[in-house]
This record gives sequence, structure tokens and C-alpha cells, in this order.
Amino acid sequence: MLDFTATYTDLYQLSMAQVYFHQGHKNDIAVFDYFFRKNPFKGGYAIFAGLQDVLKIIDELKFSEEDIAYLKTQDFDEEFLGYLKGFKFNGNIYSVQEGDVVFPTRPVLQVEASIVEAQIIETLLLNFLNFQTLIATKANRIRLVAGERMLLDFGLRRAQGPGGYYASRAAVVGGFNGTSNVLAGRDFDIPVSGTMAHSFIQSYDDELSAFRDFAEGRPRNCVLLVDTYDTLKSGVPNAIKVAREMEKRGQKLLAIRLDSGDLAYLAKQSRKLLDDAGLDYVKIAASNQLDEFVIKSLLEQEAPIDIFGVGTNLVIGSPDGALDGVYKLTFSAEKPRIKISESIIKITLPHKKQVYRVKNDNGEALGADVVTLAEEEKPERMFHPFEPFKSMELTGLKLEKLLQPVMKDGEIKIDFRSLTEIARYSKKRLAELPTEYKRFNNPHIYKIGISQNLKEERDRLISSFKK
Ligand SMILES: Nc1ncnc2c1ncn2[C@@H]1O[C@H](COP(=O)(O)OP(=O)(O)OP(=O)(O)O)[C@@H](O)[C@H]1O
Ligand SMILES: O=P(O)(O)OC[C@H]1O[C@H](OP(=O)(O)OP(=O)(O)O)[C@H](O)[C@@H]1O
Ligand SMILES: O=C(O)c1cccnc1
Repeated sequence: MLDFTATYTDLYQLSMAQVYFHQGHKNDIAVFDYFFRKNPFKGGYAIFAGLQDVLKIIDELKFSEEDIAYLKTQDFDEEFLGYLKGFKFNGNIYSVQEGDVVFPTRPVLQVEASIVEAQIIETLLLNFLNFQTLIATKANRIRLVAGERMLLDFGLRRAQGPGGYYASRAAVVGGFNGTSNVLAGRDFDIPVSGTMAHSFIQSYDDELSAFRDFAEGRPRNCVLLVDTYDTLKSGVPNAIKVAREMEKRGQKLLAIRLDSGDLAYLAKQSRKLLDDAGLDYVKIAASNQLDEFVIKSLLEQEAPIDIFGVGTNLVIGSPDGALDGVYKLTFSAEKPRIKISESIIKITLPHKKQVYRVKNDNGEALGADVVTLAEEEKPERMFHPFEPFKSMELTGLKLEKLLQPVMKDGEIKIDFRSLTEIARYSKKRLAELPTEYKRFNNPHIYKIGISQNLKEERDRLISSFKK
């Protein structure tokens, strides 16, 4: 895990914190909602990722001596710096589970803490959750089209700098099997995997010698890259020779990799050459600017590809590049707070809240989450946030509570799960979601409703400000 200190924040958080500190608001309890407004990739859902990393960092978050010395040069006073020296996050965090399927405009996570502490962690929290949720969602879209085929993350070299470290983790939450990223493999216990570069083959005078040396040096999980000179006339025939030599040594060539040209055509021709040589166990891997649409097309063309290596489009969250997740104040100093906007969708929901997933008796999600005040009973009806005549009866349906305490008084309250467990949970949650929310074109819009009490509270606050 990279080493983060509490200066992993925006300056305005510290400026506001200093003012709260001196103006008697230091101990005011505040509640902030983390939510996003728009599903990434024009999809119907997002996969929530990054929670465990953020909790681990917040648990140990401190201002180092170097931080304090630096902040001294940035116009912060001694008394406030003295407070920062002893800083520890002592608040509560309520969240959906990592890997869950989440939707726009309703809280995914809530922070309840002194306003100074809640403000200091905002940027860190947004930075982690927005990025990993974006990448886990992209990975999941790729997983949806790839079926059970092996998906490998090849993105580190094209990632937004060190973001690639967490992209590899988020890719697994979304359903990838492994990564070429060795550091992420070490730290997050992700299976590492990989093949060879064109440079390796180019550095030899002939392709066959390059393949032979590689197979000798790395006989387990040996994958030969076959497109450096001529895939069908040279690469695959040389790979077949080496595979036969390996058989004589009691070894097996795992796969060949295609990285250019018409991947469907080349995969079909290569499959035929391999099968005709009695090498039906040798798999075919493909890479080259893949994404969910190219993979879907390749599979529609019945390309016999077993392993997809996906780099750029996965780790940069192409084409979106960012999730628009925000952190909005909903309660402070004993009062509900609201942000009013000309754009109705940007008006926030006041108060500490709870979110329920509406399900039928079989545990299937019915395509709706309902947001309530934290303390109220399960609601019997949910209302459209802004269309007064739209509402839905909830009696007789199951309501699953989604926000659970994950940190209490600054202490982590959940047992951390392995990435494999998180990915398994994510898969299960996605399976509960009807298919119409998962299609790529014009997915069904998931309903977010609010309870009568929350609606009344929000409307009361809106009218008090309009006055
Ligand atoms: N049969 C196919 N159907 C759909 N998309 C494909 C198919 N084959 C390859 N692609 C995709 O088409 C895109 C463009 O490939 P392009 O022709 O630029 O690659 P290339 O042949 O490798 O070129 P270069 O030799 O310059 O690397 C890539 O994203 C690739 O994955
Ligand atoms: O296309 P992406 O989805 O980003 O996948 C990663 C790409 O990175 C490598 O190419 P690169 O040219 O960097 O190295 P190479 O010489 O090993 O092919 C690899 O061969 C893939 O084409
Ligand atoms: O192992 C590979 O084949 C690999 C790793 C990173 C990027 N491209 C390919």
C-alpha cells in the first residue's frame, strides 16, 4: 500500500477546517453523503469499489512532521497546527458493501464526524472511491460480454501514472482474473500473469530461437507472441514446433498471443493450425486496444479466443475517464442542511439517512432503492424525488438495508474480505439485478425513491430557504 498522509487533500479543506477550529465549530457533528449523479459509460449501474483501501488509510491517517512543517509555510497558525499534529479521524462511516451494485443520486456512503474531521477526509475519499468505482464498473462491463473467458489487466503502462496500481485492484472487483502488474499482485493478492513483448523476439536473429529460449526459461505458463513477423506463416508454425519440443520434455505450451490484425480471422486460422497439429489444449490469447465493444464483436464473429488482455481502455476508464461522485453536507450543528440548485436533480437530500433495496420474496431486486431518514421505520410507499404524482407501494415487498456501520468512533467495524470474496459478492449482487438494467444500449433506468418523511423534510427546507 502506498503511504498516504492527511495532506492528501485539497487546500480548501484545511482552510475551512482552520476557520471551524477557531470559530467554535470544531466539535459540531456533521453528516456528509457520498453519491454520484450519472452512471458511467451510459450504463445502467456502477460497481462500488475502493472502500477497504479508504478505510485502511483513514484508520491510520495522520499529519507527519514534514506535513506540519510544510503547512506552517502556507499561512496556518500554531494553534491549528498543534491540533493537526494530534489529528485522528474519530467519526463514523456507514456504507454499502464493497462490490455492491450501486445507482446514481442516492447515498452510497455516509460520513458522520466532527465537521473538521469530515472535511479533511473528503478529497481522499472521493479520490479513491470515484476512481476504483469507475474502473470496477468498466471491468464488469467487459466481464459481462466475456462470459467465463479469462480476463487479464495489461494496463499499468498506459494508466494515469500510479493510478494503475489501484486500477488493477478495481479490475478484480469488477470480475477480472489477473493482472500483469506485479506490485498490485503482491499487495492485493491478485494472480499475476503475462506473456512476452515484441522486443524479446526482435532481439533474436530469428523468431524460432526466441520462442525456444523462452519456453526453456519459462516452461510453466508459457505464452508465445506470434505476430511479430507473420502470424500465420511464421508465428503460429514456430509456436507449434516449440509446443512439440515442450511435449517431449513433458511440458505444455499454455497459449499463443495475437496482438494485431483481424483478431477474429487470425484466431480462427490459428485455432485450425493448432488443432491440426494435435495441440487443441493450446489456448489463444488476444490483445490490442480491446474494450467491451470489440470483445462483444469478436465473440459474435465466433473468434475462438480464450484469454483477453485488456490495457488502456480498462485502466483509464475509457471513454469517461472519471466518475462524478460528490460529497455533500446533509446535517451539521444539530440541523439538517440542504443545497438548493436551479437544476432540480442537484438539490441534495438533507439529514442522516438509510437506503433500502426493494426486493421480491425470491430475493430478486425489483429495480428500485428507497432513501429514508436514518431513524424512521421501513417505509410503506416510496415517492419519486421530484414528480409528485409518481409513487410506488412497498407493502409486502422485502426492503434490504444497505448502509451499514463500517467505522465507529474511528475504528474499523468490518472484517476485511479478500479481493476474491469481494468479486464473488459483486457477481452475486449483479445476478440479482434484472437483465434490462445491464444492457449497453438504453438500459432501463433504476428507480430511486424517497420516503414521505424525507420528502416532507426536504420540501420544508426548500420552502424555508425560498422565503
Ligand atoms: N475482427 C475484429 N472485429 C472487430 N474489431 C477488431 C477485429 N480485429 C481487430 N479488431 C480491433 O480493431 C482495432 C483496430 O485495429 P488496427 O487495425 O488498428 O490494429 P493493428 O492491425 O494492430 O494495427 P497495427 O499493426 O498498426 O498495430 C483494435 O481495437 C482491435 O482490437
Ligand atoms: O492495447 P492495450 O489494451 O492497451 O493492451 C496493452 C498493449 O500493451 C502492449 O503493447 P506495447 O506496444 O506497449 O508493447 P509490446 O511491444 O509488448 O507489444 C501489448 O502488446 C498490448 O498491445
Ligand atoms: O504480459 C503481456 O503480454 C503484457 C503485459 C503488459 C502489457 N501488454 C502485454
